[in-house]
Amino acid sequence: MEFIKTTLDGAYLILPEPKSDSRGWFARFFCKEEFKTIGHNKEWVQMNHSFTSAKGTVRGMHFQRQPHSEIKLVRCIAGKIVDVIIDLRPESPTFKKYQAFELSAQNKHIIYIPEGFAHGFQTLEDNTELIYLHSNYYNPEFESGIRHNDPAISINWPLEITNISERDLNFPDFQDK
Ligand SMILES: Cc1cn([C@H]2C[C@H](O)[C@@H](COP(=O)(O)OP(=O)(O)O[C@H]3O[C@@H](C)C(=O)[C@@H](O)[C@H]3O)O2)c(=O)[nH]c1=O
Repeated sequence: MEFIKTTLDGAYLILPEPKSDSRGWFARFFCKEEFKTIGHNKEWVQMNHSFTSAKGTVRGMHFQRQPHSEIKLVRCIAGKIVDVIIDLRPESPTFKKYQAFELSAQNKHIIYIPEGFAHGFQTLEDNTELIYLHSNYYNPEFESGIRHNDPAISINWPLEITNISERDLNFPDFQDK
């Protein structure tokens, strides 16, 4: 696997190295030993899978507050998305900056999202599926989010938004706290 630094310290774009033969291909999604090279030493405790039917849908921007913050490893396994991460670490030089990545079933790219980041995505194709590994359990009482159009972040979404949850639409304005 190739680990590529992003503009946000501690977040990585990971390129798997699929081995192809006449049947198809085989690729790693996670390897404890290889991930030591980026300092990852936490256990994954939950694996999630989501399906989004329509192109243009936005989910996000989500994070869990302390003490339930989590690392996420995200891969698109059907369709295509633009994946967005926001650095929410006040002490970071890239606080409130975001970076976007195209993830697709075809390119097999993986995003490693450290604690202290918000995460979301927009589907670029119908019938898109994502898989996630999480270093912490889902804890709805500690769930929080940044609105997709918060002026403090100004995310440039590539498509018109065709679907978004009520919860995601109604996150309050971001305040430095
Ligand atoms: C995230 C999650 C949701 N749920 C439930 C709550 C709700 O009834 C239903 C759908 O939840 P949501 O609306 O939060 O689903 P969704 O908007 O897809 O949430 C996901 O968004 C992306 C951007 C992420 O980064 C993920 O970590 C997760 O927050 O599933 C669980 O039971 N376990 C979980 O881990």
